[in-house]
Amino acid sequence: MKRKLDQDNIPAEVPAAKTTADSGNPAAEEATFDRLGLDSRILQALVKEKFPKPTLVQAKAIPLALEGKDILARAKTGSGKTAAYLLPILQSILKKKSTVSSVKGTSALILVPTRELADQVSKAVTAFSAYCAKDVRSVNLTQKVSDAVQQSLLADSPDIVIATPARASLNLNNSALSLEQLAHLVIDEADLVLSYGYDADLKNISKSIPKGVQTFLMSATLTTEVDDLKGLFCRSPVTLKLEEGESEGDGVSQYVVKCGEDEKFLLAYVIFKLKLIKGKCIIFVGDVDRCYRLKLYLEQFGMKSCILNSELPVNSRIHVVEEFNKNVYDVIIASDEHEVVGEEDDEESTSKKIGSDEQGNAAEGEGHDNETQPAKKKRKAPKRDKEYGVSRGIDFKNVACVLNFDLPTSSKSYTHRIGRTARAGQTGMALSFVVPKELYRKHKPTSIPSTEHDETVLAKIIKHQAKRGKEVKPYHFDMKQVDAFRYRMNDALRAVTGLAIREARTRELRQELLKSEKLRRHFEENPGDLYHLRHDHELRSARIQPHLRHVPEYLIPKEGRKALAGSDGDHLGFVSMRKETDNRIRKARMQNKYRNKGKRGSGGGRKSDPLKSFNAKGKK
Ligand SMILES: Nc1ncnc2c1ncn2[C@@H]1O[C@H](COP(=O)(O)OP(=O)(O)OP(=O)(O)O)[C@@H](O)[C@H]1O
Repeated sequence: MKRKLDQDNIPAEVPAAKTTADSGNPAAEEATFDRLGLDSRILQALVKEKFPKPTLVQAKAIPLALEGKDILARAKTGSGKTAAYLLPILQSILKKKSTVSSVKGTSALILVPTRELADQVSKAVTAFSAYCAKDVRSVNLTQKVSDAVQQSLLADSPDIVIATPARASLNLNNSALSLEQLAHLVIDEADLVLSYGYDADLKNISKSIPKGVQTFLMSATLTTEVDDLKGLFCRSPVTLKLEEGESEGDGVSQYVVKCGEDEKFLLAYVIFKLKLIKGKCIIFVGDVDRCYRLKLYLEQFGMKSCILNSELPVNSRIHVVEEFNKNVYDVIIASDEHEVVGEEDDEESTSKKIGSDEQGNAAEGEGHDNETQPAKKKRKAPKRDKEYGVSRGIDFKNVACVLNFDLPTSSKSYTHRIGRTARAGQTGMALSFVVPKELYRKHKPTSIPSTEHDETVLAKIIKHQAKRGKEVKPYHFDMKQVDAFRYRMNDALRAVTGLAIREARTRELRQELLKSEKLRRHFEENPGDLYHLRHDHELRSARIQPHLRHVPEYLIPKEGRKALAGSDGDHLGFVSMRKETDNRIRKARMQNKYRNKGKRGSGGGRKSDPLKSFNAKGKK
């Protein structure tokens, strides 16, 4: 279908300059929430949330939304699109309630592709309506409660309903959800929602939307999917196309490293063990097994990480994100299982789900497939949640680096993944491992369902980033320096057998299921016990090799940071391997240690090197 997301769709009364062309308008940039004419209770909540002024997309969208216009907004990831639609909706609900005495009925339906996102939007509604909670009631239909409980919540006519299209459609079909009073419809992550297989649900919902409902389509990329949704739900929306360079905090530095499959593990070891990344990091891998392989591998070196994948119970997933945002964990390994085939701004973009054969059953009986299809024969394969997704829309806070350990298979997925860093005006870095064509066939993990090799995908990524004025730069590790760590990598990888991965996966799933809602409630009441809820414990299914936990002195490249991180390492989020002061202290310690023994420097150090004195039985 031909894409048509341009100014020709803008209603006559809104001058074109107000949409795409005036994104740099200083007046808009100087906007304050006060000037937007929002209710004082909302303003109070914004102060509490420490939102000093509207972001660009908020400054643009809120006034138009308050005029009742349909909005199609494309703005970069992390630019504040949630408040851009929530604030005018809350304003409208409060206004209605102040004029009509007993308003009953659902005013706003917010559709999101994943449960994680539904939880996040639900929390945002609670935060923004903190000072008018009695006037604004909302329900998140993706929460794990029985159908009867859900129906009773809906029977109370909440003002705002947040759901995946599947949950909304199901509740419409069984008449639990009524949209008769609907005034606002939001499709968040509009560029992704179809890729989750919600086509039929969205068509079903569209039949129940009353005429004149205000629609918001919020998106980070422009695709034919957005166009399809526009055709289905909008009258003549105002299109806000806020380009990367025009929005504030234009800050992801993007780098690629060409390396073989084994070298990915080698570089990951060097980067994390030598603490070359300053701050929190999200590592994306292609599938669930890869999550465990990498976690077990890092564990070999005593490095902790958490896992996110579609097999884990939704509460555990949400909890991991919450704890990560509270800086409890530094590294998350996330499998990106809902990759979307097709590229940004690509007319041939299709909305297929990669690996969908493995994801036929939604976990926990809540996905739409389970509800509409007869129960299939029990399979041994673990159940996965169709409504899982962490590379899209999730507001991970203060992420310094996104590491694409496995490159995504489309430029669209790439945009969403790197959007987990540099959010809300911050800066961050994205580093992607790219396996060159000649090495790809040899090393490609069979579990990664990619039809294209990394370099083809990279070419598309570079092209699409260039369209936004962004450069994806090559990053050169000095492989000679890194090579010294290769035998340790091999040692560690040998211990991470297929069996160890399977065991770890089963055990993790069992443990996370145990930590489900009841336990979580308990821990909320007893925060002291929270330690037991940690998600970054060691899996310990691989053979333990104590010597790998320490990095012997002689392995540290002499040239320090420059050798590995390059001269501009600091601004990338890379830090020096040893601080200057550390070096001085260590040198002094070494000198003291060997002063009386007639030994000095690294020669003497070898004696205490745990690797050299390693006993096959391990430490007693
Ligand atoms: N006006 C503001 N001032 C300060 N922080 C803000 C403001 N608006 C939003 N934020 C913060 O910015 C972060 C990103 O916001 P949000 O999740 O709405 O972005 P988004 O554009 O929807 O991203 P994505 O496309 O990835 O879904 C959140 O942590 C949010 O609290």
